[in-house]
Formats: sequence, C-alpha cells, structure tokens
Amino acid sequence: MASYARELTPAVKVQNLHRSFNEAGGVLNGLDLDIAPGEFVALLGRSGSGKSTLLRSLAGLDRGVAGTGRIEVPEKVSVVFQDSRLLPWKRVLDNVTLGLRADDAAQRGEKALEEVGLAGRERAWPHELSGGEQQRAALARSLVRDPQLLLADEPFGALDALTRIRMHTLLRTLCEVHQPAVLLVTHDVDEAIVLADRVIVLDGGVVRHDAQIELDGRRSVADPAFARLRARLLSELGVEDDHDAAPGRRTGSHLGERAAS
Ligand SMILES: Nc1ncnc2c1ncn2[C@@H]1O[C@H](COP(=O)(O)OP(=O)(O)OP(=O)(O)O)[C@@H](O)[C@H]1O
Repeated sequence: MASYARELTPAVKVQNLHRSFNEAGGVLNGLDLDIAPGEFVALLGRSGSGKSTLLRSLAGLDRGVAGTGRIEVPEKVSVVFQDSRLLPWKRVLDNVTLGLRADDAAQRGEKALEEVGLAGRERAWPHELSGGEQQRAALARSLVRDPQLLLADEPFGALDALTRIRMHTLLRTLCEVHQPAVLLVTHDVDEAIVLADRVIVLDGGVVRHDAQIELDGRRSVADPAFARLRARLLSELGVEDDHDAAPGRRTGSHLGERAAS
C-alpha cells in the first residue's frame, strides 16, 4: 500500500482551510494537507479537535459552515460513518446499489457484497445483519462506486474488539485491491498504526504532527517499534502510554495486528 509516489498529483489537496461554527473561534485554522493517490492516512486528534469537521469538508457535507480555503478532491468520493446508515426499508443489495446508475448495478453490488464476505445476504434486511455485517455492507456500498477517495469517520468505533480486528484485515485487503486514497478518522492509536501508511495529528485546527509509518510487513502490538510509535503518538495527543496495563484497558489502544502486505 505504501507504494505511492509523492510527486504524483495529490488525490486530496487542502490549502489554508478555515472552518468555524460560531464567533468563539475557529475549528480549522489554516489547515494544509495533501494525500497521494492510493495513500492510507489515519487522522488522530483529541475530541473536538476538528477531525469530523475536516472529513465533512472533504465530503462536501459542511454546507452552511463558515469558512475559507481551497479543497481539491477527486470526482468519486465515498464516505463511511460509525453507523452503517443503511436504509432499513431496503434490502441489503438495494442499499449497496442505491443511486448507482449502471446497467450492471446488481452484478456490481453482488460482487461487492461477496468481497466483504456477505455473499448470500443480498436479500436480507439491514436489521437481520449484526453490527459488523452492517459495516461490511456499508463498505460494500462505498466500494461499489470504485471511489478514488474513501473518507471513513470512525467506521469501527461501535464494534467489539474482535470484530474490529477482522474489519481491519478486510479494509486493508479492499484497499489493496481498489487502491483508493483513504482518510480514516479514529480515536484508536493502534488502529491508526495497524492500518495506515501515514498518521497525522490535528491540534489547534492545523496538522500538528505528520509522519509516515515505517513499520514493514506484519504490524503487531507486540513489536517494540510499534510500542515506540504508539508512545510517540499518544504523547502528541497529550496522553500517557499505559503500555503495561492489561490488554484492552490501554488508553487509546486495542489489540490488533495486520498481515504482511
Ligand atoms: N454543527 C455544529 N455546530 C456547532 N458546533 C459544532 C458543530 N459540529 C462541530 N462543532 C464543534 O466543532 C468542534 C470540532 O468538532 P468535530 O466533530 O470536528 O471534532 P472531532 O475531532 O471529530 O471530535 P470527536 O473526536 O469528539 O468526534 C467541537 O468543538 C464541536 O463542538
């Protein structure tokens, strides 16, 4: 996944972005950000630091919010949220293909559902799917459009730890196949390290920290280099790393690893 070239025209270019909701002060204060085609960027930041505001700006979902600046994104952008946002009155396949204007929409939807491990569930209703399956369907709905940019706002935030790990593997695999640029908002430092090519930290309405993840191959929380990176990112976030705490009780972390890519 990290095989992008910096000199390529960026998939995302943000220059001097300002956003504010009231006169009390800006949420984004002159933010600059480039994301290369195919690059997977995780976005960390304290609660209220403006992560969702940035993502919504890139998605064009911030109409009515005061602001200035320049945003360039590709034509095909898909968004995934923490909740699947499947329409309860439509079957899974119809949710996946909703708004897709293509003669082969149904076949593409079926293929996307197969890719996310939901083959055979095309005619199910959303309420018949588990939370993890609903997020799989949401991923299928975004990927069926073959996006050049995938924006994901804590897509696994509501899932249990084991389902999350499975979703990490699935997302990596899908990204390797489809090669979208990705901006993933997450609170989970381990999730960021496991998944991303690059991690950025938002603070004060700008990108405060921006680093490539140099870990190769299998990324495991047991790897000392992983632990060092986690400690550095937690410190950027103003949090102490309680690395010695019991698994699952660490601040901003969970057990996770990814297979070599
Ligand atoms: N629609 C809105 N109206 C008024 N203020 C808002 C609105 N949306 C966000 N804000 C404010 O903007 C700031 C940034 O919010 P945002 O949701 O972007 O932060 P975040 O980093 O995604 O937070 P979290 O990690 O808690 O989800 C917060 O102070 C929030 O209260």
